[in-house]
Amino acid sequence: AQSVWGYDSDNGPERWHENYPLAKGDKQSPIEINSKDVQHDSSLPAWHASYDPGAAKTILNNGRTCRVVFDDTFDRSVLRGGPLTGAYRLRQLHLHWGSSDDHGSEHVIDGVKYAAELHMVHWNPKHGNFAGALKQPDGVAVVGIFLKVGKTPKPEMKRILEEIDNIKTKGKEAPFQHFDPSILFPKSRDYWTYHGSFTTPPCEECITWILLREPIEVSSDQMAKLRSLSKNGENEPVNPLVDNWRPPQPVKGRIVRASFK
Ligand SMILES: O=C1NC(=O)[C@@H](c2ccccc2)S1
Ligand SMILES: [Zn+2]
Repeated sequence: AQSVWGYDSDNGPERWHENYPLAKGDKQSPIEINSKDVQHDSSLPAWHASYDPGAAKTILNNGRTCRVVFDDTFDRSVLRGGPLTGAYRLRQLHLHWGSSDDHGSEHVIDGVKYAAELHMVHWNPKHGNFAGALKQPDGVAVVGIFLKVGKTPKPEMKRILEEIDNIKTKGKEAPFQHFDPSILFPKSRDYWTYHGSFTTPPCEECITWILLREPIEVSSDQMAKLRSLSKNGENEPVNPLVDNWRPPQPVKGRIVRASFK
């Protein structure tokens, strides 16, 4: 049997379709966004996040990413507006990053690969639960924020990166409370939106993507911190958790809309 999916040569994105046929679908993510092909939609409303800091629960290393988990048992932290109908519940946030500062994001913007991409995953409670939402085209909404290495790192990222030392190896989890992830948003609310999929197996095509145009800044040291996470458990050899990104997939005629000119 093929090993569990991952990002290595024997179980990486080029082979996911062997166990997850949706990976070869027509609405896969991420994609490359070229500004010349984007349609400005002046009717696109602003999006709004109203998050309860008390909903934050834990931070964990699942061997594939660093993830912060929130209480999504009721409409406690929600995302509304933009291309969405109704309130979507914040379930978790996580990141994708590279082995060096010049790549790591999943979406690529006018040929630019950012050092990392942060995903805030929300689901539509009209579908009962997250598993049910995965089966619906309007089931999930992900806000993507690009991380760029620069000289004035955003202090709000520190909280997540300070916890890294407590979750170095796969399976490690630590309490992560009193955290409002909206502090991570950049100043501008400008965004691109399109319909796509999970960027990991099972690659369900249930995601309304809301990608923020303005990246947030992190330091090279902070990126090195993220790269100090291990894919393996504490009694196994260190296997640096890096390059956990899926490359851009075929756009297949999809329209990417921009909320800005
Ligand atoms: O945007 C995405 N990034 C990921 O890693 C995928 C995912 C996987 C599991 C849970 C939530 C989202 S979908
Ligand atoms: Zn993701």
